[in-house]
Amino acid sequence: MGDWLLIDDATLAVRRVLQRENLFKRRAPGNEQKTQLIAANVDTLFIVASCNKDFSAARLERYLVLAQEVGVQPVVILTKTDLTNRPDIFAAEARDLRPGLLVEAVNGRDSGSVAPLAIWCGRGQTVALVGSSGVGKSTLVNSLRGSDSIMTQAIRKGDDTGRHTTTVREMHRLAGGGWLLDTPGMRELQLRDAGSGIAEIFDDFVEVAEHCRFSNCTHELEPGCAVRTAIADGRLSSARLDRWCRLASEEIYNRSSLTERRALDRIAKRNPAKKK
Ligand SMILES: Nc1nc2c(ncn2[C@@H]2O[C@H](COP(=O)(O)OP(=O)(O)OP(=O)(O)O)[C@@H](O)[C@H]2O)c(=O)[nH]1
Ligand SMILES: [Zn+2]
Repeated sequence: MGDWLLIDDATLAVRRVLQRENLFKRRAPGNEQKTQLIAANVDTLFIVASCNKDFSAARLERYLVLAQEVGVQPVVILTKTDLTNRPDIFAAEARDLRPGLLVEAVNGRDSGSVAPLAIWCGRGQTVALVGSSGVGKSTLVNSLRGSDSIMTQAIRKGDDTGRHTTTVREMHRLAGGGWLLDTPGMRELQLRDAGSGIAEIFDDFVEVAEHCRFSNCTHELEPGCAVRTAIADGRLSSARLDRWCRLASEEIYNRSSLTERRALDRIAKRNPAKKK
């Protein structure tokens, strides 16, 4: 979904599929080897989160890694500003994740409030939405389209894992000429082959870690660990160190073969207290 086609004016035949600018893909469910293509040619990724207890900086950061990996401009959209007195606190926490990160706080149900998002939805622009269930993605789509054509919540039905998810897969044309892509596949995206995205999003850690005495330093107990020194000095945050280590070890796990994974699982079972 999302490919651009060159079409013959007269016959409407497809002449050519234009080269893809970028591509979201994931491991096909239940199949180790197969890759499933989700969306192509996305210009902007709306990372949607809500201003309530579901807000999680760690989750936002995962989506930032994904955007970096795919090469798409991320914009964090914080919804449900009407349910809090302090949307600025949520916005500040999101902005802290990355210098220059674009963050917009909106009441998704109010088309006036979401109007500023139209600048990313102009002619020929494709925006994809990601974010956990219930944060207000369908509501945003409706408000941006200026209609109520997608029923929020009413269209949910149990899938075979027993979880409730939106099951329509859609691409919405906007009045300004842009496209909004809201697909269940995008919503469940797992990070895959995300090594370079992680290194970019945590470039401050990568830089400091180069000064650790040991090149394979785990930044836990080793002497001469520059990362721990930077945390003690207040230059780096220990919460982000935890998140970096977790993403990095997930990446190693995802890349490993089935046999290697079984060995890693056995180690994890033996050391349940150790998160990494
Ligand atoms: N008060 C308030 N409620 C909102 C806002 N945005 C969404 N909601 C409500 O939150 C609930 C979930 O919204 P949805 O748009 O269905 O969420 P979703 O992200 O599409 O959820 P999934 O389809 O499960 O992925 C609905 O009851 C919406 O009316 C908002 O900005 N303010
Ligand atoms: Zn170290």
